[in-house]
Amino acid sequence: MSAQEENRLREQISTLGKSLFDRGLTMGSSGNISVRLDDGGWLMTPTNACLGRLDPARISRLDGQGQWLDGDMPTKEQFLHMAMYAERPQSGAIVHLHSTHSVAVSCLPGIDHCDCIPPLTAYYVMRVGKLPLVPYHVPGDPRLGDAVRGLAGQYSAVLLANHGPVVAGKDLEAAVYATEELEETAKLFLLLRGENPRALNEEQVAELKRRFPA
Ligand SMILES: O=C(O)[C@@H](O)C(=O)COP(=O)(O)O
Ligand SMILES: [Zn+2]
Repeated sequence: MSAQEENRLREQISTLGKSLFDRGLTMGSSGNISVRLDDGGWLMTPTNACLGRLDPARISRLDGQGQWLDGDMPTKEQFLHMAMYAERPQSGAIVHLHSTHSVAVSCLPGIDHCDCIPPLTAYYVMRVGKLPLVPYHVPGDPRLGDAVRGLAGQYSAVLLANHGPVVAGKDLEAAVYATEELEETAKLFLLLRGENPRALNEEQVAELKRRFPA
């Protein structure tokens, strides 16, 4: 990858990180973002960094084995991101946020652990699809990576119990769009709780999958 392309990705992580932070989609120093490099390594946001104030030059760079090469120390969730990439060769970027409505759903009793949010809208089905719940572990626990490894081959997004969403996309823009759609649909789901909303049926979901494959 050329230095120019790597710099473009560093700028994009910083710009989209700020956009997410400025719109209240993650708070404080929560959340992390990674992008796959074509040498097999990654750019990852540093641990304890605020997504709203990232310095492109200080973003962490890791090699294909996950060794930290330069930049600030990487996110404590590097193993979670790496586990997801290992199962998803088609994914070029991952976003993890503490977006409020998605976190709220991750704390609810009685949700379907295989698919936490019903297919309320077409766009949600197109961008996110099914959303399994990953059992709770302390942030940064390598067991989060193990838990995600069993799911990420089939699902582009997972919801960490009492924590937040982790969403993969073909590139960073796609991962950000999917994360935003997940948050909006989590909000709808909470708004509609108790109203017995009409979700899309299996046939409608299948048609969307056919016409808009991931
Ligand atoms: O919830 C956590 O602690 C992490 O998952 C997180 O969101 C921020 O951790 P760092 O990326 O290590 O700052
Ligand atoms: Zn987190």
